[in-house]
Amino acid sequence: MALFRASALRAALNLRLLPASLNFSSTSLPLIDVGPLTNSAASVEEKQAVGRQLHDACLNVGFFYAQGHGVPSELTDSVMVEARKWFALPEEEKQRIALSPTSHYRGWQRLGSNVTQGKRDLHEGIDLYKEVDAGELAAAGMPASPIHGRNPWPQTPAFQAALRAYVDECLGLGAAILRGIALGLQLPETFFEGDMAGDSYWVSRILYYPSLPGQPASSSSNSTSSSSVLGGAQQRQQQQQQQQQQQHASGSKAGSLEELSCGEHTDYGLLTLVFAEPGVTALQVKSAEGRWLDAPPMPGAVVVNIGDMFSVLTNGLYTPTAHRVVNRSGRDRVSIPFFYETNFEAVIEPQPQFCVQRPAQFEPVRYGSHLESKVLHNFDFESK
Ligand SMILES: O=C(O)CCC(=O)C(=O)O
Ligand SMILES: [Fe+2]
Repeated sequence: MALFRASALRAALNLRLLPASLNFSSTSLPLIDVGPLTNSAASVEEKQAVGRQLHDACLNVGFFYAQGHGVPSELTDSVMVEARKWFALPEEEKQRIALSPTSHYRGWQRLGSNVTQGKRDLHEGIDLYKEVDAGELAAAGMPASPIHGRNPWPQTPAFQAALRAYVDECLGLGAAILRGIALGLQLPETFFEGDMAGDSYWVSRILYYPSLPGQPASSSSNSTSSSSVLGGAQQRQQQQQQQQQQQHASGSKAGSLEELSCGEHTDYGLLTLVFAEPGVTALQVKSAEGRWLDAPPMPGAVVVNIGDMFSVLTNGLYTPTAHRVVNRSGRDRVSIPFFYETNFEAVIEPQPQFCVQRPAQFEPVRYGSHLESKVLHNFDFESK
């Protein structure tokens, strides 16, 4: 979508290029200790220091690992253990919470019913959103939306309880990281509170990815990307070899894999927190040169990335980075991305401090309309 193709815009505007310390084309994702943001005893200076690291990461990469995040590993483990049990239930059971227009696009989506760029994604999942009482909303004179409603929570009590606790933890962490990003942008620390994102229209996805057919499991075979320790020529050679192997395995043209676990996309809102089971590398992040870099799960850290709304807010200074999921590990994988978004009714527009040297490059966008334009076209309900 042209509105969010901001990397070309960034280049055209000759915005600050990568500092040597954070050259995304040759290193892995930055690692940031966000502990001071959730610690009430931390000093302003400590928080500002984290803000500066967040600024570098958002400016240059759009992705980072956050450690010191404070979300208990027992909780994320139990959500993923319960998720595995739930996905193993018979289809009739899963069907009871199926996603459809009448469920307000919330609930279970079978394998292959999620579509990205016209292709079926090889995952099944459960989508949950902030719950909204349509009656209360109407009484308050607020507009209706096909997405508004209650969640069809998974039936299993232990799963449901873990998920509710997980959502609460992620809301706290997301708000804390946004305070740090605000500091890094030299905005008031509370910028993302109130009408902006004080009542986040969050999304929690519980995803199950079977391994894709074709490529056998090996340390680097599940990616067209390069290991961060390789030099450029070696990287290109390895990339070509991998493309040829994939072409052979899938019978497809180079660069156009028949099936992906989740196709290339950017996220819709503000901030995504990706907790995933250890041991399977599947998430890939697109570098400035168009290479796919692996973002393997890191013990004690969560992968964080910025979404479309940051482009608009910062007038193209921060741009969301394309990513995809390719699970060719030979093992299945569970991930539980949490999306900390703005308020549904928030109108997002370039902030004046980012429009001093260049006029606003984006029209104001009501977040809920952006979300609807995406979600209502994401599913193929005919898939079997
Ligand atoms: O499963 C993952 O690692 C990431 C999934 C993702 O990018 C998404 O749901 O937007
Ligand atoms: Fe994503």
